[in-house]
Amino acid sequence: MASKNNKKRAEPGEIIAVIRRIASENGREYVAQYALAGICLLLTAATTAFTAWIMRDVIDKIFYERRSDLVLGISAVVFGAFALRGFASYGQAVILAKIGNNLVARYQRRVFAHMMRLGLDFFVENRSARLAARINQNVNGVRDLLNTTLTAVTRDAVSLIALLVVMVIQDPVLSLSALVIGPPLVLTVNMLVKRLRRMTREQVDITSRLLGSMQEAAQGIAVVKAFTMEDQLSRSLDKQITRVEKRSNKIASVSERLTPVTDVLAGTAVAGVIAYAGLQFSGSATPPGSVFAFITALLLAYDPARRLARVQVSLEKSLVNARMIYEILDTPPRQQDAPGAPALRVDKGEVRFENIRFGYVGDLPVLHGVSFTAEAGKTTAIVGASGAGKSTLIALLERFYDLDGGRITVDGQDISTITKQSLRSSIAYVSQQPYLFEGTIRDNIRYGRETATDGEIEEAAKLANAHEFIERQSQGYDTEVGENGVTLSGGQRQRIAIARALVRDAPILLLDEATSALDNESEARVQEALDKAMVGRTTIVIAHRLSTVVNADKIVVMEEGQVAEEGTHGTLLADERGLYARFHRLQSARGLGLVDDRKAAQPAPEPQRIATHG
Ligand SMILES: Nc1ncnc2c1ncn2[C@@H]1O[C@H](COP(=O)(O)OP(=O)(O)OP(=O)(O)O)[C@@H](O)[C@H]1O
Repeated sequence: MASKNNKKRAEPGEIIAVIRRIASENGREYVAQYALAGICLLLTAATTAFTAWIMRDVIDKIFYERRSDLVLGISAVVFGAFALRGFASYGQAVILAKIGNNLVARYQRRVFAHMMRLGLDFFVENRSARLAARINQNVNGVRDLLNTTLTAVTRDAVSLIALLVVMVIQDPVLSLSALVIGPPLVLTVNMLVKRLRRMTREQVDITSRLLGSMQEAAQGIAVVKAFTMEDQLSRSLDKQITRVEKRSNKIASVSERLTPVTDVLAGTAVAGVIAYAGLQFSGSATPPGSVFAFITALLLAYDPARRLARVQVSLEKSLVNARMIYEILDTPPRQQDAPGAPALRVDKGEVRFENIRFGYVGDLPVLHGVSFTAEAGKTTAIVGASGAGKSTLIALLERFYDLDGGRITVDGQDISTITKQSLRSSIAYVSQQPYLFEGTIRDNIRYGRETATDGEIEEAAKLANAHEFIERQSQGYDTEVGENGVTLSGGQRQRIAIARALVRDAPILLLDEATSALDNESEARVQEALDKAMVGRTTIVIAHRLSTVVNADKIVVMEEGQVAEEGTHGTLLADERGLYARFHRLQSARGLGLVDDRKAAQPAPEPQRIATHG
């Protein structure tokens, strides 16, 4: 999220601007419902004022003039007013809740859909667990902003005005004296709102951080336990929890300061009015009905006035929330398709990297002019030290980031000029740590291609050597996988990911080979599955296994963001002083897969660069 915006203070009138934006984006659909809620709120206001109004007749007619003939009528009217108020309040509450829930759902959908369009850099900047907590906290603010405004304006403001009218009609002098509490009230509210604005933003930030940390601790529970990090994490969470608690207490104490202020001011007004009216009434013969009606109106006015005084406080909180939601919605998606961009047409599936320059952050280049060709239908293995830029190349081919220089082509078409959708549909990707989503094994394979039939899913699973173990699961293909597949072994997860890639049936296959220790049998099965997946596809594989490299049609050796050597296993090995030959010697000595260990490779003399352009 744009952190520079986080510190920005709300401009006066910004509440109105944000409400207007929310209303203009969503208002139309809700016009009829809001109108109905408005009518209910007006009825509530009118019946409230009427209850005060009728007090005059209650006192004057029933008690003073002793008109017993009117008792029944007046009682019935009072009953009717209360009943109407009850139903109107019920109606507005239900309608507003429905609109509110729908609004929350809409914003959740919108934010999620927008997030799915944002570039990977957004997710690098924003930790996922914290982001989820932040969205959930803030989305309610959008709802409250609209509903609070509507309730405040239609119910409380109208009630207050109606009651003020009753008061002025009953006794203009008393009304004026009661209104002197207005200015100090407004001053206090303004002072509190300024303090609350800053505190609310901090509150959302630290609460999101806390919820995010809790979620991350739960996700990484195996590591937490293995490294006995429990106490350490508990201590760090303890600090965050204390901060949130203190901040919440501070917010409560500041926002609740309004209550004693309003009560003292209201007490002054009511006591003053009673004293003044009492003194006046004791020496006069006029019936006390209007004074009673006035006092009733004054007492009834207290609630809406108190709520209205608080409204700015709650609007301020909601405004902070709404602004944080709009910060996400206003983050422009990266790697947008050019207007009218055509779809990729894959013929043979040749991939060319031409003089690629790229860095994740400003002046820290990661790739310095990488060029090579992954020939159609063949396997190209990329090897090299850790951090050499291998995974970055794959991310760039998927167009997760924009290049700083050079171009990548598929069958001669620059991938920055075609639609991302068509590019990514032509690629199947198996990452080093395959991610399994909530749902069944079948669902997880079907993510490869939504339209895949059950038969095709089983076929892909068989090719991926996954069918047998899937059948052995309690519910076969319909077994729910635990969070990120915790119920499956590493090798099983990988084979499901390979089945997912196979079912995609894409002409280009990108593999980031797993380095995690799989047992021999499991590794052999994964390898066999991969070998089958590679047949007839342009495969680019970040290779860690010797067998993959040896059998590859081409090997690209990366070093510090450049292509150091290029060739086949045979030609590269022939150059004994070369980087690849050195890697290979180390490997053979260790009897392991291809080792990405630069330190181990360093003592050997500088390798001869064979080729840097494909
Ligand atoms: N999201 C990122 N933001 C900033 N820098 C990054 C990011 N991802 C990778 N890098 C940096 O880019 C360089 C190349 O990383 P890359 O992951 O491509 O290396 P690799 O050759 O695939 O390494 P490994 O074999 O260890 O996976 C590294 O120096 C790394 O620190």
